[in-house]
Amino acid sequence: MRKPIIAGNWKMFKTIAESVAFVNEVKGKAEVSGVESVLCAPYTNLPALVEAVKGTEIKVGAQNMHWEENGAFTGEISGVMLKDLGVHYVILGHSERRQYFAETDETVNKKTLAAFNYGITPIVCVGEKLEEREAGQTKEVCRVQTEGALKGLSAEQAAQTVIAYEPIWAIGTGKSSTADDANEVIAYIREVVKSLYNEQTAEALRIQYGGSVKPNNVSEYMQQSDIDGALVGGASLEPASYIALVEGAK
Ligand SMILES: O=C(CO)COP(=O)(O)O
Repeated sequence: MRKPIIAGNWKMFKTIAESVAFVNEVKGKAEVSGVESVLCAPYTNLPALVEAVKGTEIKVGAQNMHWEENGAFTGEISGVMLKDLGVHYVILGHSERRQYFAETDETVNKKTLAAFNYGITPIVCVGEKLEEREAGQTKEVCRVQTEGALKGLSAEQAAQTVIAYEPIWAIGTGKSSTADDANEVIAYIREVVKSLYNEQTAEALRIQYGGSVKPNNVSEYMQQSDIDGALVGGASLEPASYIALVEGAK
């Protein structure tokens, strides 16, 4: 049985004080038995967030990391630094990073491999652009990105990885994929994992849907056979909305 996982991707939003106030509001509420709840915040907020979630079931994630442990990489943050902070998750290969910061399948793969060196669980994002969807390339794009990200991972590591299927045209647009469409692509991604590893690994790995998930549509996704949670941007920023998302994942 795969444990559902709701992860808020705060992107470049919130100060330290706002992050702590958020946790104080959702404490005890965005904690639903059987659902994993993760807040992925800007680097600057991570120490305060880790402190704020102590004694709760809420976990903290970063939104990126470098693959090297240290070195001359001005402006970068490594896995050892995130581990040092007590961070449990890291989002890798988000489409905004692929688009604006030149992330490639190769760098996503290096980062995914590196995350396991520090006991950090990667949430690897895959998903097609609108023109790729219209050209009927959705599954092919997701296959290439999934294979690229998982290259060199052991079956055990792959089973622990979280994949987030985020069709780019659905991010921040209010145009979400239908639950049936999202489930079909996600079931296909699971088939890809099966063909790379085995059935057991594919059945263990969790795959989220992301793209305009809101409190009023989250349960539709969660009812699908292969969708194990959601990676949520805009609707994760308000405490009441975040609580509703976690409750909707039951
Ligand atoms: O990019 C996303 C999460 O990583 C999705 O963002 P929205 O939920 O705002 O569409």
